[in-house]
Amino acid sequence: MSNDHILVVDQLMMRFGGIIAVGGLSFAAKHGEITALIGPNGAGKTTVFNCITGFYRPSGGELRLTHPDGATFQLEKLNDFRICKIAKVARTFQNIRLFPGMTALENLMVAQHNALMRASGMTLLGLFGVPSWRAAEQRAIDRAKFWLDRVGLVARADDAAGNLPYGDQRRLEIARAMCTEPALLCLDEPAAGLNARESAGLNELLLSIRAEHGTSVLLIEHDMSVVMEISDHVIVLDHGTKIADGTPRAVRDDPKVIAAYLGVEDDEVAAVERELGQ
Ligand SMILES: Nc1ncnc2c1ncn2[C@@H]1O[C@H](COP(=O)(O)OP(=O)(O)OP(=O)(O)O)[C@@H](O)[C@H]1O
Repeated sequence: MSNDHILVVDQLMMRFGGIIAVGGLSFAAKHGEITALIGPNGAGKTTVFNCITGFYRPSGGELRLTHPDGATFQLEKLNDFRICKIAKVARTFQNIRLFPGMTALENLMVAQHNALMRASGMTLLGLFGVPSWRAAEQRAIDRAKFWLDRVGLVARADDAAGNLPYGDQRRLEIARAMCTEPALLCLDEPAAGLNARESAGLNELLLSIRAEHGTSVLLIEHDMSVVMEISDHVIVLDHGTKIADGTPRAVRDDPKVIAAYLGVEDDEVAAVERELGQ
């Protein structure tokens, strides 16, 4: 695999007792692209995310992350805190995990805690007097304002996150992740529960994150209108293994993928492939 790749997953294995949730999965995601991880319920998508972001320690395999400047991180050897802070991987969750009692702005400021603590020199005195702290605090405020504006929530900045409409909370989660300036943004079903207008807005937001910030995105999504419209590359999982890997169009037309989604048996897939001459 070349330096074009931000993430190389090599023979990833995750077992829970006797259950093999991910069984020897290999794929690569390129810098500056939107890579989608799709598959039927229980295929292992969230487990892959949990391994990449350090929520689970993989049972085997390698997860190599390479920043655009060439710095490389073996994620399988790091804990979640270091994966977020040093490897610069940010994520959102299937179920929204904002701080509901904090305002939208406060949620974005909390996300920048690491950078602010670094600027304080990790001392109480630093918090009160050091110019680097004040400069970092201003940068954090500016970044929070930028992302509130970008997701259309400036007018709701002082509202409790938990009181925002569902679609706004989803966008606020993405803004919060972007405030950490991630090299890799992992989004777990960001379109879940959104209506068609909100889904279109999400597509526009993710495309602009890719175009304007060059952020690499790894996306788990069931909404095929989102996957087909914005992904550069799609990987399809079924029962913890990869069954297809290619452009959105190629995987959409792949009989194995159609069969996995429809729950068709392997011999029926072989019959369809014979018919299609594949
Ligand atoms: N902590 C765990 N303990 C035991 N089994 C687990 C655990 N996490 C996931 N699994 C199992 O691993 C398999 C893959 O689950 P996973 O949640 O990764 O699938 P998914 O593709 O994300 O599904 P969905 O689309 O429904 O979210 C499932 O059989 C699931 O029950």
